Amino acid sequence: MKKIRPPLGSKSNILTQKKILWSIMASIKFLFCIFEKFFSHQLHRFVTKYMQKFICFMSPYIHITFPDLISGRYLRRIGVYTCIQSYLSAKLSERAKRLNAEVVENSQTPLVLTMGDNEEIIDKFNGVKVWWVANHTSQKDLDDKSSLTLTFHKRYRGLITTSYIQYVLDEGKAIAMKNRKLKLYTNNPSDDWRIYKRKWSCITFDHPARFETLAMDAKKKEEIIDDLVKFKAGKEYYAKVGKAWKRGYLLFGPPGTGKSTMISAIANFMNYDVYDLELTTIKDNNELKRLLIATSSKSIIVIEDIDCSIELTGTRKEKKDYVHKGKYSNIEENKVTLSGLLNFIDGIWSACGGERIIIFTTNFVDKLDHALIRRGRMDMHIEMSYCSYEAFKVLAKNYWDVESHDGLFPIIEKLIGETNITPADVAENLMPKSIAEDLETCLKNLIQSLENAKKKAHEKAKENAKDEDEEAQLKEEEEKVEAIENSKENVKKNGVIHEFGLV
Ligand SMILES: Nc1ncnc2c1ncn2[C@@H]1O[C@H](COP(=O)(O)OP(=O)(O)OP(=O)(O)O)[C@@H](O)[C@H]1O
Ligand SMILES: [Mg+2]
Repeated sequence: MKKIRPPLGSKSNILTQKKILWSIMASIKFLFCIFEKFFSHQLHRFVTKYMQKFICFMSPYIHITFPDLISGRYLRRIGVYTCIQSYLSAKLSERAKRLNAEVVENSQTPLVLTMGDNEEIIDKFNGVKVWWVANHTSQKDLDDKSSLTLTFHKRYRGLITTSYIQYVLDEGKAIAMKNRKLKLYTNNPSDDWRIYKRKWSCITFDHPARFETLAMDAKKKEEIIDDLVKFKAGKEYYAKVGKAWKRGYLLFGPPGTGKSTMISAIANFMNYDVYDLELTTIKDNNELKRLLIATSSKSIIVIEDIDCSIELTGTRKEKKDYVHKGKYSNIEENKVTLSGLLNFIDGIWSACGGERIIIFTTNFVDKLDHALIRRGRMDMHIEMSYCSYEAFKVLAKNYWDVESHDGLFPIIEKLIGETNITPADVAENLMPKSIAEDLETCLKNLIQSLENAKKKAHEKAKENAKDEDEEAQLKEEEEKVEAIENSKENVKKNGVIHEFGLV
């Protein structure tokens, strides 16, 4: 009797196919177990090696693995792995189905989605298809290891290894930079470097200052913004003229005029980290170099109150009775010198990494050594001055969202032109001290402060004038006394000559 075969794709046929597949797999597994059990370790390694070689030879695909090197001590830098992860995360929302969710503290998007284990993403570059796979291995007694593998056809080796990978890194870095929160670094004393294994301590930099809220002359503000924009886009230009990609700003002016606020506004505008360098805790120029080398690119290095932080003569002095590890010794105090600081600003050290802004602030610009602030070192000198009417209007908009007040603004305009008041004082008056205080009360408080400041300035001027008068009078009297003394002396001398003449 003729055996009737079940039609292809019928239920019984699929069942038979499955059975065959299972038996083949079971046989392979069995053979592999025997191979592992009865053959020596060397032979096992030998076969695996040549199997892999054979697969590589037969396969037309190339695999590149990018391991996660940034865990632990590399965490603060945006590494290759993070860049690629950021690039892929941006593509994830449309393509991947298995994702890992991470709550990242220092990111503007607190929930960051990354590829799940063995998840594959297909990307296209100039019409060429590539595959990305996320790998994660956790070994006993060892750290977890993550990596990303890129697979592509060997025909496109040149295109992928040069253009595509660079494109992914650039895009990923831009995304990572945009998403991250800025950091504020402060230098640790060198005695702690070995203990904490870190030269800089950092916290999240979350200052709300923006150029829009900064009270200063609008034209000056525009100039600074233009300068920063030009600097940011100047990579090729700096390379062309053979100059390190850095720019120095000197902010000077009386206390409370917004120098520190300006630094925060620059950091937010440029999206740069801030390194607040405390020179007084640095022992010598060598330490200064090491600290600066440890700063990253796209950062602002700030030295506040430069006139107080460094001995601008550049000389070293002997310090006696210096307490060192409980003993008194007579050692040389190797403070940071002016020449050390100039060396850093000028090039070699600051050129490591590029894209850096250096900002010095001071209340007393005249005290600074000219060499320190000459153009080329401090490229732009920005004077932060007392509050003008224009600056007051910015503050009024910030604090009360008003642009005019018929009765009180004109009075303030007149008074502000006649006296010196810092933006910090104006801001303090504009800030309501209780919920009962309204705009009018704050403006009246400000008028009162302005009148007080005017009165004080007037009294001071009068006192100065009085002092000057008294001084002039005193000088006149001293001159008179001196003249009398001189004439007496002359008489005496002449008399003596006369006596000699007589002899
Ligand atoms: N130009 C300004 N625009 C907006 N706010 C300002 C300005 N100047 C001062 N302020 C306000 O005053 C406060 C103190 O200002 P800031 O610390 O920037 O002054 P500073 O010039 O750095 O003073 P110092 O020389 O004492 O360090 C700021 O927190 C800010 O609220
Ligand atoms: Mg300050």
